[in-house]
Amino acid sequence: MNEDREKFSLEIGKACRNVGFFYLSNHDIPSSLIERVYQQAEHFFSQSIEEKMKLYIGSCRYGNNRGYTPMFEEKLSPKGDLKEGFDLAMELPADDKDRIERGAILYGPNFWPDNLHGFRECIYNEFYLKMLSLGEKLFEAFALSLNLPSNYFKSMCQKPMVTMRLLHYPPQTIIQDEDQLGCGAHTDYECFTLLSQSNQSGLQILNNTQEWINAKPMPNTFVVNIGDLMQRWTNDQFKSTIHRVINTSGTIRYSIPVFFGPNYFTKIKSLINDEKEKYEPILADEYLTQRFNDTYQYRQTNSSST
Ligand SMILES: O=C(O)CCC(=O)C(=O)O
Ligand SMILES: [Fe+2]
Repeated sequence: MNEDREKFSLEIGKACRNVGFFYLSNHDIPSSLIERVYQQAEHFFSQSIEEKMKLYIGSCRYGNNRGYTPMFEEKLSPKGDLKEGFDLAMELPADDKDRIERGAILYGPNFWPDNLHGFRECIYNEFYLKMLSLGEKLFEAFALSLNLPSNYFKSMCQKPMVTMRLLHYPPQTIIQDEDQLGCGAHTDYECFTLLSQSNQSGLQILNNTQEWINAKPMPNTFVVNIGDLMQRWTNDQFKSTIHRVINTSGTIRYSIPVFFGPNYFTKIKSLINDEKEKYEPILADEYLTQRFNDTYQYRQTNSSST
């Protein structure tokens, strides 16, 4: 990210319009910190299922999609994904004004384990907050690549809906069932995703001739991809590309995606002035809530949670 800003935004603009995926290097997240996040992920997932289920996402008292997702809970593969995860987002008080007075139910506190030493400090205070700053820089680059002022998204990202996940994929030696992959074919929901992959391959991207291309892990890089909300916001100029995960590495695979959305009540209306709008304007929270409801099993059995 140290290159000349304009050149950088031109390049990513091209990648977003053609592929929807690119690798980001020269960022300022130390590899030693990323290593420590992986160690915390390993501590978390190696606990017993009973311990992890104390943080079950479906029993999070705030109903804000935080906590532990067991194997097969997420249904990107029709029979449930072969992965487990831990979800967190911006730490806000339970009596956050937008949450209490305006129904911003996805805001609020996280669902932290209290038995893992240094987990919250490492995951949130160190890593998540640094990722927020990196995401802000990317929002600036996206703005420039859309011929908007670099600070265009700033006011819409003061309390952004940014979800981070720790993901654990057990090894899948052969594909026994196309309907049960590590992570079934999908597009991401938010504006963009910054993904750290551990050394294990597994992520595949569908190209425009319908072939699955391996997105090999590259040291000290993040994979960046456009999500559906940004595709919609750019009237389909930026591409939200289908991808999936099959962990045939033979060993456990961890990954850490961070999904960047704007403030809860941001109106998503085409940013492209000289084109007919392809979509009705929609509020970011309405869109994301619907997508969460469609994917998480607990949200289907308990449809009162938004
Ligand atoms: O684990 C990965 O490499 C990608 C995960 C992913 O695509 C997602 O969580 O949306
Ligand atoms: Fe994804």
